[in-house]
Amino acid sequence: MNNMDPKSLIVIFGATGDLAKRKLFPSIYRLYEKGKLSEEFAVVGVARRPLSNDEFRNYVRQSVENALNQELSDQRFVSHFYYHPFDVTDTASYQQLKSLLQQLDEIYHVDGNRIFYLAMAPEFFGTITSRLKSEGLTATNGWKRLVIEKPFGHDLQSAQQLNEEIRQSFSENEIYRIDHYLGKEMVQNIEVIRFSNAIFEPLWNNRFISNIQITSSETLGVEDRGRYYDHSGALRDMVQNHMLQMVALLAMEPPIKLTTDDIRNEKIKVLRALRPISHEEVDQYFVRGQYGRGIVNGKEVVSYREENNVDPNSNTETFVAGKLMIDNFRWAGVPFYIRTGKRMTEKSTKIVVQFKDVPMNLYYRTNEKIQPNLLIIHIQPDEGITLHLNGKKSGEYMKTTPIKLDYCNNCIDGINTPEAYEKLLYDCMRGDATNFTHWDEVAASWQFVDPISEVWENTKAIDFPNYEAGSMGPKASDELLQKDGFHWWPICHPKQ
Ligand SMILES: NC(=O)C1=CN([C@@H]2O[C@H](COP(=O)(O)OP(=O)(O)OC[C@H]3O[C@@H](n4cnc5c(N)ncnc54)[C@H](OP(=O)(O)O)[C@@H]3O)[C@@H](O)[C@H]2O)C=CC1
Ligand SMILES: O=C1O[C@H](COP(=O)(O)O)[C@@H](O)[C@H](O)[C@H]1O
Repeated sequence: MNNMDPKSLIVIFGATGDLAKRKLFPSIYRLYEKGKLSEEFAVVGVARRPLSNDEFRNYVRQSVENALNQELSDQRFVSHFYYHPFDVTDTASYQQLKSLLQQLDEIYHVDGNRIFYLAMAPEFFGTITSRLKSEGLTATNGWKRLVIEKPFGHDLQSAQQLNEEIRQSFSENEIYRIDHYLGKEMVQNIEVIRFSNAIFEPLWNNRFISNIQITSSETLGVEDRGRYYDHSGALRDMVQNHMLQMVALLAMEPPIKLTTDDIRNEKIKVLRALRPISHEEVDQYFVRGQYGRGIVNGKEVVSYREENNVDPNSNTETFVAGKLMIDNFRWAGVPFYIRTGKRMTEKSTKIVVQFKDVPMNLYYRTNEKIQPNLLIIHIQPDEGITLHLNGKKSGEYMKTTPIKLDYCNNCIDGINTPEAYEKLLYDCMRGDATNFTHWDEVAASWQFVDPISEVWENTKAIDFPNYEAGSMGPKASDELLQKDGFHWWPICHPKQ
């Protein structure tokens, strides 16, 4: 299936929206600029507002220039873009789209290959896919693929319903469910760090690891997404997808081969091995928070309940911390702590693997406190790995000092580190679904988070807002680890 010179038509539904502007057009441009796309491709934008092809091309040019902060000198790129305005609920317009695709197929010699990218609100996903089939747009001589954005459902039941709808028109191996964290360079590096280093793989289990911590903190609030977010919250927005995907990559067994199916099968096993949390246990394993007013990056910001399109009495969580247990041989007894939230101290995603102490540390005899070994995987904004070790303090007898081995990925690759969407779009064009989520992963993730959201929806959080904007979340998040004898390792970069 893999093809290093992909050619296809890409139909973007929601082409005038935020995602297309900030992520999709710049990513397509980066691929083109790097020569990963030949001239054999065309992009058709769909949205309601009336634009001519020329207006749309200008819009695409501006979007790319703003996002990449560079001027587009080569006009050939935008000439590949076409616009077809219509309301996706209007059946008749699909026929016109179909004839446009047939014409472009001839012009660009794309052999009937088609990607349908749904960059629109999820309530349209089912309608669009069923129209694509009923109006004959999926009946093509080449391959057809559906790229579908999050959220994939609101809970297991709605996700199942959505899945059944889209499966009427596309088979599982034609569906590319986006989780943009899977396109991040250092998230993809997790497997390489684990499976290509003899010094880590033998230690990667409950005999040597005491706990694993994953933090994904944001400084932004809900911006203009209050309407969506107030019905979602951090658990559905970040935990069900990105956080659980990182847990799966950290915990999975080595795949037999690096094929899509082998990797996905191992991830699914982890998600199925997550210890289910009953309604009664939610408070024991999970903590929720909502930001109040505070200071972020030196500026005063409003509380969540004062944001646009947010209920002034909202019960929605903007922060989640949790303790996950994986009930299998490798991980029995090792807590995986996760936390994510908006309006926190710093924008950062980091994984800290804390190793157990050596069985008898001779240096405990001194009064010096010895640090555990930590492996830190810096996902963003800095990309790299830090290994915390202990060494001898120079000139001192029997004294230790912490030392760090630091590798900075984006110091070396610099601005050439590809953006997540760029990689994922390219993967989709080449037919590589490894870094997209399979339905079984989506289902297992919802099954895990559903009991938690059920409890939170039905019990008013009387202490909300319970963390100040600009902080690291509510006190209960620290207590979650303290009761196990651990603490959150700081997330600021060691260079700071
Ligand atoms: N923005 C982001 O950073 C992220 C977005 N997502 C997901 O991506 C999807 C798109 O998000 P985003 O770009 O922010 O959304 P926007 O609201 O910015 O854009 C929605 C797009 O849909 C079009 N549209 C709306 N209704 C219709 C209709 N009936 N017929 C045809 N077109 C229509 C709008 O154009 P017009 O008004 O002209 O019709 C617009 O182009 C969502 O599922 C979101 O959850 C996921 C992760 C991040
Ligand atoms: O999917 C989402 O992710 C972003 C955070 O992504 P990142 O790449 O900036 O870490 C989050 O802001 C958003 O609420 C959520 O929908």
